[in-house]
Amino acid sequence: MDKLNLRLKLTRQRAAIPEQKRRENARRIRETLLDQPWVQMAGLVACYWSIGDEPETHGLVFALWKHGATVMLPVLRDDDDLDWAVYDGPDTLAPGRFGIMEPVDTRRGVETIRTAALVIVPALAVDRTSGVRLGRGGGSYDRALARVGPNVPTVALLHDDELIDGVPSEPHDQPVRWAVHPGGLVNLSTATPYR
Ligand SMILES: Nc1nc2c(c(=O)[nH]1)N(C=O)[C@@H](CNc1ccc(C(=O)N[C@@H](CCC(=O)O)C(=O)O)cc1)CN2
Ligand SMILES: Nc1ncnc2c1ncn2[C@@H]1O[C@H](COP(=O)(O)OP(=O)(O)OP(=O)(O)O)[C@@H](O)[C@H]1O
Repeated sequence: MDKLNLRLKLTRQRAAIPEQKRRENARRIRETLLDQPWVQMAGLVACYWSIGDEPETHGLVFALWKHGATVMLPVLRDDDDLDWAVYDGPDTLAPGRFGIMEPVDTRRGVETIRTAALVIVPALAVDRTSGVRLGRGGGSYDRALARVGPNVPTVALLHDDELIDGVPSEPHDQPVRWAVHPGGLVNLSTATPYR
């Protein structure tokens, strides 16, 4: 299936998830991540502020911040590249492009993602073998992830049935090293199959 049709299918699948299941998914994903020593030890975390049907990250961002991590969130630039600004509590966000909440803090520049110890990204789906992720199609995260060093964990958050086979891959696609779904954490750099 091509990227466009796959996006359509996954978007519909997401829209059908009942509210209670969404809340449960967010809780499981948050707890799975917060249980990992490499998450607990990350001083600077790049995350995202979820919108719509995405796995919800508001509780995760708040928990990371409460535990003392510095959490950066993306600020979408006019050229669709991602700038970064620091989250400093629920009252420090304001709507940006597409109405996504962004920190009102100073923009730190597109290169700031290089300094993150942990990078958490949105995805519609991830290929269970290659780690290739399907995004919204703006190429924003392809650009951002290309700046992340080889030893930094990059993690995509997914609902059930979004770790799939056959995500179409193009040369610019940046694979992620981990996926977290309601069933747990999957290491994609060792290509451990999830069952
Ligand atoms: N939560 C979140 N933040 C993110 C992203 C994301 O995918 N999710 N991005 C990932 O790159 C960047 C923003 N890029 C985006 C590009 C398009 C749309 C989008 O859905 N546009 C719809 C209208 C919005 C809606 O769903 O209501 C549209 O164009 O029709 C959203 C974000 C940075 N921040
Ligand atoms: N490094 C880059 N610089 C400029 N444009 C890029 C870069 N990488 C990818 N793009 C462009 O972004 C567009 C979208 O790519 P693609 O469909 O793979 O998005 P995606 O990975 O699903 O989305 P996203 O990265 O925003 O989550 C493509 O047209 C591609 O040419």
